[in-house]
Amino acid sequence: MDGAGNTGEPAAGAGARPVEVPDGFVVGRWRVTGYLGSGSWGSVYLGEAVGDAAVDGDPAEVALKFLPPSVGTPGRRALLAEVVDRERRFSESIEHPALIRTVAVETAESGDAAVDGATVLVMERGVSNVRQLLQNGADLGDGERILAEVCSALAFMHDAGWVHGDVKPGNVLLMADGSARLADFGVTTELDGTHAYAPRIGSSDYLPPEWWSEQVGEQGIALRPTADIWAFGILTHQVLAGGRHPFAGASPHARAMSAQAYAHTGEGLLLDERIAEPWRSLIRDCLAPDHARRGAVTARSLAERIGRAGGSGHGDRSAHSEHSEHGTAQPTGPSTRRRVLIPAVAVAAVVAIVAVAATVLVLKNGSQGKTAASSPHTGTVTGPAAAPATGAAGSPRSAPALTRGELRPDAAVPAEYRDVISRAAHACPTPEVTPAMVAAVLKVESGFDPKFSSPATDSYGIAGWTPRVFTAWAPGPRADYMNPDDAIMAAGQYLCWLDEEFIKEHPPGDLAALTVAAYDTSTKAVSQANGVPPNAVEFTNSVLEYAREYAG
Ligand SMILES: Nc1ncnc2c1ncn2[C@@H]1O[C@H](COP(=O)(O)OP(=O)(O)OP(=O)(O)O)[C@@H](O)[C@H]1O
Repeated sequence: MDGAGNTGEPAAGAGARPVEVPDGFVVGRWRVTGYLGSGSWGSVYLGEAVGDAAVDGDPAEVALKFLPPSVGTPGRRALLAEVVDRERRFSESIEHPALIRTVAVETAESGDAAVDGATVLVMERGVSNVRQLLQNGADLGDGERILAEVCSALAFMHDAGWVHGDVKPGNVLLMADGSARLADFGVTTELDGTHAYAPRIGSSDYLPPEWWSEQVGEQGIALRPTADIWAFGILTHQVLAGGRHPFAGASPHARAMSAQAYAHTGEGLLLDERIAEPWRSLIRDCLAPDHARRGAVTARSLAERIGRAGGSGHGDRSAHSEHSEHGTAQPTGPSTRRRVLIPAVAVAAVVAIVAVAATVLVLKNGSQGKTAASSPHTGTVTGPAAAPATGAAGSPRSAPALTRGELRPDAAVPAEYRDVISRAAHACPTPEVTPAMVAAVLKVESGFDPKFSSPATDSYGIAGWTPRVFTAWAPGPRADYMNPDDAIMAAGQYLCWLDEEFIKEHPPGDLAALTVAAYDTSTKAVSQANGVPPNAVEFTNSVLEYAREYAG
C-alpha cells in the first residue's frame, strides 16, 4: 500500500504507555486533560494552563511530553537522559516559527511514584502530523507549502549550527492554524565544526546510507547536516507521492538495505511518476548517494529552490515577526528565557486532523561489533574449537553444514529457547543465518545464560548485548536485552544484516564465517582483514563448530 504502508513508522498509540499520567495531574502551571500518544521514550498528553497561573504568552492548550525518570536497563536510562538533555538544550537555545516551541521544562512532583521525577516538556500543541495524514490517505494538497515550511526550519537550524537528526513525517506537526512545524529534538545536536555527535538512534527509513557504516565513538555517531538533507529528500518524496517511500522494500529494514545498495551502485532510486520537475530534481539532489555530493546541497539553497518552485511559505505569524532578512541567526530583544533567533524564510497555513503515534527507533552496530569492547566469550568457550582458523587473514574453514541448519532434536540447545531461535533465524531470508547459527552464537556468547553479565566488556544477557548497541536491533521500543526473546530476535536480525552486507560486497571467504566474525568484531574489521580478523578467529571457529553440532 502506497501511503500508510511505508511511512516507516508504526501505527499510533499501540501498546503500553511509557508513562501513565492520570487526567487532572498537575505539573508546573499545567493540568493534564487527555492523552495524545507515546513514542519510544515517553508519553505525550494534552494539557491546559491551571486557572490564573498562566503567564503572558502561554498557549491555552499545550502538549506535555513526559519522559520517565528511571525505567529500563542502565543503557536505556543513560540514553534517555541524553535524549532529555538534548531536547532541553535545543529548546532553550533557539526558536523559529516552524519549530515546535517548548514553553517550559518541568519536573513532575506530586507523590505519584509512577510519574514523579519525570521530565516534562511543555510544548505548543499540534493537532496532527504528516505521518497521520499520509496513513489516513488524507489529501496533502498543500504538501508543497508544508515542505517549504519544514525546509525553512531546517535552513534556520543549520545556519544556526544545529542538526535535527530525526526528520520524518511523524515529526512534522500541523498546527490548528494549518501551519507545519518540525518537532522532536531528542537527537538534535549542535555542530562542532562540520560534525556533531549524537547517540546512534534514528528512524531507519530516513537515515542516509553512510550512517550505517559510521564509526561509533565515545560521543556517539557523527551527524552532519547532510543527514537532515537526505531525510528531507525522503520526506519530500513521501509528501508528494501519497506516502510512498522512494526505495523498494516491504519493511524499514529492507528499504534501508535498498538505500545502501543505491549508495554503492547508483541504482534503485524509484521516483514516483506523480512528482513533477523541479521537485524530482530536488529529491534527487537531496538523495545524492554519498555525503560528499550531498554536501553541496544546503537547506538554505533548497528553501530558495522551493520558493522558486512556488512552494514557499510566506507571511509571518505575529508572534514571530522579528526577522533577519538574510536568515542570519540573531538574538532579539529581552527574551524571557531563551535566545530568540528568527530566519529569513518564514511560514504560512494548512490543514488538520488528530491522532497519536510511536516511532521506529533503530540503532546499529557499525564498526564496533555487537559489543563495544571485545566479546566475553574468550576463555569461556568449552566447545570444540579444535582446528583453529587458518590463512593470512585468519580465513576460517568453510561451513557447508550451516546453510540448512535446522536444530537437531537432540542438540544441546535448551528447549525454552528453541522456538525463538527458530523464529529469529527464519525471519532472515539469507541461507547462512540458520537456527543452528543463532543457537551457536548464544552458546558461545553466554552458554545460554539469560542472566549473563560482563560489566568489563559491557555485555549482558543471553546474547551478550552491549546495551546501546542493542537499541538498534531491538525488536521494539520497549525491548530489553536481558529478556531472552528480545535478545535472540535482535541477534538474528543483526546476523542477518551482516550477512546481507557480505552478500552485496562479495568478499572472499565463507559467508557464514565472515558473518559470525563480523558479529564479534565489525564489518569493517572483516573487510580490513580481508577475512576473519585474528581476534575473531576463536569466536568464529567456536560458533561454526557448535553450529555444525546443532544442525540436523
Ligand atoms: N507538540 C505536540 N503536539 C501534539 N502532539 C504531539 C506533540 N509532540 C508529540 N506529539 C504526539 O505524541 C505522540 C508521541 O510523540 P513522541 O515525539 O514522543 O514520539 P514519536 O515521534 O511518535 O516517536 P519517537 O519518539 O520514537 O520518535 C506522537 O503521536 C506525536 O505526534
